Amino acid sequence: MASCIRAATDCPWGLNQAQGRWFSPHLPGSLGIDEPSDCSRLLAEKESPLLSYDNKQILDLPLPKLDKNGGKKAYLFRNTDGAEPIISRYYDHHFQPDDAYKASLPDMTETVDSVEGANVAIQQVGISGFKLPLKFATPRGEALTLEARVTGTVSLQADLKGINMSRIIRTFYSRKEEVFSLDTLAQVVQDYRRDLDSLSARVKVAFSYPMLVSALRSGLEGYQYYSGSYEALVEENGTIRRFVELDFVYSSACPCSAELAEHARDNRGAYAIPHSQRSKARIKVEVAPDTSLHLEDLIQHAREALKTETQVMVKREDEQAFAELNGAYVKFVEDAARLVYEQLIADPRILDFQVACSHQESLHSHDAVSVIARGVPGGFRADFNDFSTLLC
Ligand SMILES: Nc1nc2c(ncn2[C@@H]2O[C@H](COP(=O)(O)OP(=O)(O)OP(=O)(O)O)[C@@H](O)[C@H]2O)c(=O)[nH]1
Repeated sequence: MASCIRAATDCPWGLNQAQGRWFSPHLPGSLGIDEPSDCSRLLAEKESPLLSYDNKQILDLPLPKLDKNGGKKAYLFRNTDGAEPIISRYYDHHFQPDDAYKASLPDMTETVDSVEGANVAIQQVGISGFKLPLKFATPRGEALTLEARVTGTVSLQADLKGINMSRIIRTFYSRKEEVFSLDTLAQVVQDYRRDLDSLSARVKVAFSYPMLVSALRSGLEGYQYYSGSYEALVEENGTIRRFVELDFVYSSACPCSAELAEHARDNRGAYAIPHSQRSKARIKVEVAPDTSLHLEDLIQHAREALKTETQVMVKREDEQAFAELNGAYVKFVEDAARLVYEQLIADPRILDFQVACSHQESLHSHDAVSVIARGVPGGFRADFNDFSTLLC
């Protein structure tokens, strides 16, 4: 091995001419690095406590001579005096860890007495918001590739520092080629429990689901996108629960305002426009065991209940139709909640539900809101208060 152009006592790096790569005795097992443009950079590396295995030798090394700035150190960059950084930085593009090397890596999940804070169990820990394209099943047996936003969590017992977090995403990816439905998620949570050795697990996949919808009278068609999610969890006793959630956007015309407008016209000949506004219902349901429910089923319930979904394609005949439709189906926010309730309660596939509605009033600078739950013991409660997420 040829030595560096500097004196061998200064520089431990040597060039292996056969391989054309530089090696250091301080980095045994390394595959070496490309030829450096500046040998002094490697000298600094020798002094680095981050890179060297030989701490004693590091302590014996003199610090770079700094005189112009009072001996102030620069750790990562050459300073104004031209002194080399204390720590050298380089990325070895050729290094490939073998199995023995990987086995030697520290693993926080194997540590003891490392828990910070109260040594108690954690109900949910995991990853939120990782994205990937997934194929979603449609009720017509097609597969629709959509952007999926995934949150996966598991429980963690006391005494354990942390979960094997990367397994949340890796386990999910093992099913990435499957056509997803709610039942796929029921399998994912069981995978999580097995792969992360946890007592309980849950996963939620949020997506935006397109459906071609027809205009009211012109016959034009356009895509309506529905924000929705599928969610599954497995409890400690092995019970699996499955949920579907939908955000449904509709128009709400105020019945009180409609009455007052007619009164003005009738009594004083005054033309008046009742207020109406874009509104959103967030419908979350728990699906009964051994049944299946698609997001399209919830969309159908919402359309049936509320009638006045916002439109995609609108020509004048459609706009007139929409005005008539809103006149036919005026609704308070209380009406909206009860109308959806009426639909959901009649579907035997739906075990439990919660509905939160927000009418973003054009009469007020604030919103009218309502929340209703079926009232199943131990099930959903009407404790929704995240109304700002209902803005549309
Ligand atoms: N538990 C935990 N891990 C975190 C957190 N933030 C980042 N991670 C990283 O997630 C990685 C752990 O994933 P693991 O699944 O244990 O990775 P691994 O040990 O290489 O792989 P396997 O043992 O095969 O699962 C580590 O690099 C952690 O630093 C955190 O807040 N908690």
